[in-house]
Amino acid sequence: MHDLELINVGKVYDDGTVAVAGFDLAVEKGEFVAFLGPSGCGKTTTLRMIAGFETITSGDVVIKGRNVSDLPPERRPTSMIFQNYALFPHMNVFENVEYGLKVRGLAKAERQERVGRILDKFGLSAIAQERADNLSGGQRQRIALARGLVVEPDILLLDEPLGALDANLRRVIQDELKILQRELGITFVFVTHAQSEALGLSDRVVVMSNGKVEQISTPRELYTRPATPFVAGFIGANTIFRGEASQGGAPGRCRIDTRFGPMEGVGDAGALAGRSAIIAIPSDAIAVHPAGWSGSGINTVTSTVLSRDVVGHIGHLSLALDGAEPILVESHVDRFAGLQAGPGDTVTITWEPERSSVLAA
Ligand SMILES: Nc1ncnc2c1ncn2[C@@H]1O[C@H](COP(=O)(O)OP(=O)(O)OP(=O)(O)O)[C@@H](O)[C@H]1O
Repeated sequence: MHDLELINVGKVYDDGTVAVAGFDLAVEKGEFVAFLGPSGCGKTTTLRMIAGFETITSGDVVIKGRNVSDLPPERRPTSMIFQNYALFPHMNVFENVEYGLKVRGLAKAERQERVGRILDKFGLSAIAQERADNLSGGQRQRIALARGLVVEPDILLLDEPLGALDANLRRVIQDELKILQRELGITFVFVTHAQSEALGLSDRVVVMSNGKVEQISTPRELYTRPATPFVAGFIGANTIFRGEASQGGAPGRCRIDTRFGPMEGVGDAGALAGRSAIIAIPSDAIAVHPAGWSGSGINTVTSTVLSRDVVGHIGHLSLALDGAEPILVESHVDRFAGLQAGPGDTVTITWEPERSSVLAA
């Protein structure tokens, strides 16, 4: 049985805005899943529907095999951590953490025992009597987590929980979150528009755009096998060429005719042939050869170096193509160590067909 299932879930707000449509997802117990997408794509609405803060207009939310679509938030085995933490400023830390237990009607002795235990765990016991509005961002974040976890939810829902923290603290708390999640073994569903956070923290990522699921995959697969043009443009740094797909590539590959010549990548030629398509090539799959390079074959494009620089251990190469967007190649600096080319020089790029994907455009 899955911990969480969303079955064809949709949300149309009263003003007619279609915020989410046809959302299907099944989450295993103990999985860390991130919803990732640009602002307004429906991430928060979906999370709020799982929590019960927003009604759903179609489909079902099922938790541990039970349909909870019509239950209020306090009767669902979920807790939600809000973006701004939503702590009660006039209450002290203890009272803030105790709140969810009160709402659920637990007796005082049990409340005190549970709150005491979780404050200890989060290193908050010494400030239990302080008012929440006197505390730092990191402390407030920990209180919000303690408050969410004290009710012992099956699923913790986190809405951009690190958005208000500075970069260093963010990294520290990211690590803490991951360790905590492993230790507790509970399911985390996390909303973020920060790619590095989603890809670094989660077991699987749900990429959304315009209220729809584009792809549900492991972080690695999003990089190596984007399933849609949106994902190819949104995740990582893919170079994209447009053209028309055709039969004629090797088995399991799809050929695409572009204005820079024929190319081949992984794709279903039978389904795509004759249609507009793109080929997406992850930046680190591209090899750059100097002028005079004598190799040839499929997936070979000649271009001119626009610029070349190094940031830390990552080398960046920007290449101009006739009448097309520049290509950006990013890779470990060692990979370009032997390349003598500088701005204005001609280079040839190549890539293995297996490392690129042909997708319907
Ligand atoms: N209460 C509401 N009434 C009407 N439309 C709403 C309401 N809340 C959100 N929306 C709209 O629903 C769509 C999805 O919004 P949602 O907040 O879920 O997106 P999001 O991906 O979480 O964005 P962000 O990252 O900016 O929070 C947007 O078009 C938004 O304007």
